[in-house]
Amino acid sequence: MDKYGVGQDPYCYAGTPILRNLLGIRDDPTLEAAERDLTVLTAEEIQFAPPPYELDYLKSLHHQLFSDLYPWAGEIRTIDIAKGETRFCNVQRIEPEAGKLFTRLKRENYFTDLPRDQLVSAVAEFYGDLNVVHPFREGNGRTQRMLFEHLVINVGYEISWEEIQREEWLHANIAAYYCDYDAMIAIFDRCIGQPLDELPSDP
Ligand SMILES: Nc1ncnc2c1ncn2[C@@H]1O[C@H](COP(=O)(O)OP(=O)(O)OP(=O)(O)O)[C@@H](O)[C@H]1O
Repeated sequence: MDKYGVGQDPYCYAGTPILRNLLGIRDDPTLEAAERDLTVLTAEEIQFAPPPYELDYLKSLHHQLFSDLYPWAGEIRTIDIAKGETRFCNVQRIEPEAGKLFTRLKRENYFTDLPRDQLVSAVAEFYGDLNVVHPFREGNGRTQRMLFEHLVINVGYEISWEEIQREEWLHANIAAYYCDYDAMIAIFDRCIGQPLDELPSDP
């Protein structure tokens, strides 16, 4: 079994839970460290872009973040995956479900011009719902957080994940899977900062 509980995983080296990767790394701690280091570097190079925010945009972020490590970077996964009790979207439903969510986002004008409290709730709910789609074999969290940085900056606010602890993040994502968004709302209330036009400018 691999860490997703799906038996032999074609993304992994045979008989192991280690994802095949372009660096030929064969152990989990080294691969995790490489992922972390590479994505920190690539994230710095990714430029903010305005809407439209849609599945192709998410795929492009994933590709930019992970193409030095995984040959399938930017591609929708081809196997079903789960974490804990959470079963993410079936492969066949990824594109339709993501399409529904991004269509709703566009219809809501990418959350432009909402009062801050409504923005926080809308962003939190959208985050939880998109997490359930989990389009990629790995790297969904980092890619989705980057999309949400762009989404929030686009409507004129700062965003920072710095104070969010891993455990509370996990708890909020699991609760959102059961359509309880309170913990996610509390998190985004802390992550979303001041309107950018109210920040003091450099002296
Ligand atoms: N049991 C769960 N139920 C719902 N969502 C979960 C669960 N476990 C983890 N998650 C979500 O999945 C994300 C991790 O997905 P994945 O491993 O594909 O992304 P990552 O970028 O490698 O990880 P991370 O977000 O930890 O940096 C977490 O950020 C969290 O949002």
